[in-house]
Amino acid sequence: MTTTVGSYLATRFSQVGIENHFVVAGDYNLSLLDKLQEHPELEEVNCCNELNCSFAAEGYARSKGVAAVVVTFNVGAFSAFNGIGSSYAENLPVILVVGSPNTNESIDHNLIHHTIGTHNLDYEFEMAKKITCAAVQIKHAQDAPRLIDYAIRKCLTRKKPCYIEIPTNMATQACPAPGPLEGLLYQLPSEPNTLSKAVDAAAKLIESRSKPTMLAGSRLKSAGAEESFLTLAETLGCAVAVMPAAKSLFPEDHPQYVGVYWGNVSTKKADAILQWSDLTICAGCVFTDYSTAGWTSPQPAAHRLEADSDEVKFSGHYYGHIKLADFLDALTKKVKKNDKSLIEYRRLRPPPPLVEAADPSAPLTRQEMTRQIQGLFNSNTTFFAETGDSWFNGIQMDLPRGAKFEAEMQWGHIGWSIPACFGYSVGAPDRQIVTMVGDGSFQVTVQEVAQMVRLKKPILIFLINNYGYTIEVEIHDGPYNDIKNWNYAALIEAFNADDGHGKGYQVKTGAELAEAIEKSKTNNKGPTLIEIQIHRDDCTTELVTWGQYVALANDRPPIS
Ligand SMILES: C/C(NCc1cnc(C)nc1N)=C(/S)[C@H](O)COP(=O)(O)OP(=O)(O)O
Ligand SMILES: [Mg+2]
Repeated sequence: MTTTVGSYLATRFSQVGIENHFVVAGDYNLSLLDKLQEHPELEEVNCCNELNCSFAAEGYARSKGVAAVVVTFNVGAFSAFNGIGSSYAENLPVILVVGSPNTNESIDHNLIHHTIGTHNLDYEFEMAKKITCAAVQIKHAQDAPRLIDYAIRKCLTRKKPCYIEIPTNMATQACPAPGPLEGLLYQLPSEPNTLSKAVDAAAKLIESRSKPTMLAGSRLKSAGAEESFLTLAETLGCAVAVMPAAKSLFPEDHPQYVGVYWGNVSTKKADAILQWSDLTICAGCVFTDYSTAGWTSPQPAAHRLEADSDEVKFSGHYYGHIKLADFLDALTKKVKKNDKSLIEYRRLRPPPPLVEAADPSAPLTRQEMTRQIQGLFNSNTTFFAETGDSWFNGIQMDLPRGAKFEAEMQWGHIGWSIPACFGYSVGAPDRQIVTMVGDGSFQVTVQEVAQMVRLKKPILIFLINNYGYTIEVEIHDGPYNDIKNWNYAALIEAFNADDGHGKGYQVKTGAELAEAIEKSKTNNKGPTLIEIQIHRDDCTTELVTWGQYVALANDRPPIS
């Protein structure tokens, strides 16, 4: 049985759950795009540029679990590398496929277009190896099955991006047909002896401590361990916090939920109870300068048990090759209830903030804006918070059970949210998507709002126009944080052209915002962009605090 290299790839895309692949055409990938088009269960989604294309795929992977982006050599791939870096940093399985020059070019010793103009055509492949978990070049059709399966298998196992380079004269070449999908999906299970030793030692440690707590990290999602974490938490009965990038991975209406642990910008006094605790079971947590607010949320190493995607470590112990869900499930069978930290938290818990509605005719403030947006959330909402004060606004929001929070806190590329929420909506057409993005970020990737118009995606975008890079202002101000103002709402008319249904509103008061939100509820044939104009310095207090500590961390003198 034979097929072609392009059809082999299309079959594997469909088999692993991809229904839409994100593309920007280029002469090196056109015959490959034709082969992908031929597959009855695959539909291409076009993006305005390869940066947005790779972010759209990253967003699709957040809703569908895996994604593919297809671009052309060098001029396409180099832009896409940014979204691939994000996929790596955010633990998302994105398959980057690049159409590359004809295999004869090197043999003929030709200089060709879309290169840096040398005879070496392998530098892109070398670069890709640094930001993916697997990179392959299909130079012979007979190798295609092995290489494609290898790259996709690694991508799905590690939840990291992979790179597949397919020369323009290779996509239509005959190759063996795909074997059973099981061969591609096969993954090594947890090593049983290591698992049982890790669980015994962990259970003993927990037993030896008087006031344990739990902390959910972003890798809970990529490890598929959210349910296991919830079951362990309910068995222990302790206080449970989440890291900022893990918001919504533990239900916020749960009686054990104590808020977002983000150093001295934590919410609901989560930091107090975790500092009070003598052992925190950290699951899927990534501690960085940003996620610890400039290293201001230290817990003594002896107070942390860290369980990650495939390893567990705590003072004096390390166990590898055990899957997070397996570890949490086995630990649940061993631990006894200990709710001391939850009882103590009920003494520390601050009263919920009372946010009064502002005078509807007064100039809009950040607080009135977030009060109105909070009222929109329901169990079907996915809320995207862009890098910027949107992070801090988002972290303060309360999410009903079922609502999801998406942020790109590890990579932190401004502009990510627009293509990412577009890609996410392609993968999850029934979710209500609300995106909060700053003016600086919006200027980076705004073109993808046009694709939301094209595909009639009813995404609601709150564009916070505070006339510059406010995060940077709070970290370290200077003229470089000022940006040119646009008439953002007017862009929608440009994107609509003669067949679009996008809506754009510019609001300056609470009444105008409320009216625009009401109108958005009836616009289900395209995006609604609400440009909110607030004072440049009207930001969260958390941003001011966080900015100072991050600036201190950045400014540490070189260690001599
Ligand atoms: C410039 C930069 N970060 C540096 C940066 C620069 N370039 C890329 C691609 N990513 C980055 N994070 C950041 S956070 C701006 O404050 C974002 O401005 P904006 O979107 O307007 O949000 P705020 O006003 O709330 O800060
Ligand atoms: Mg701004």
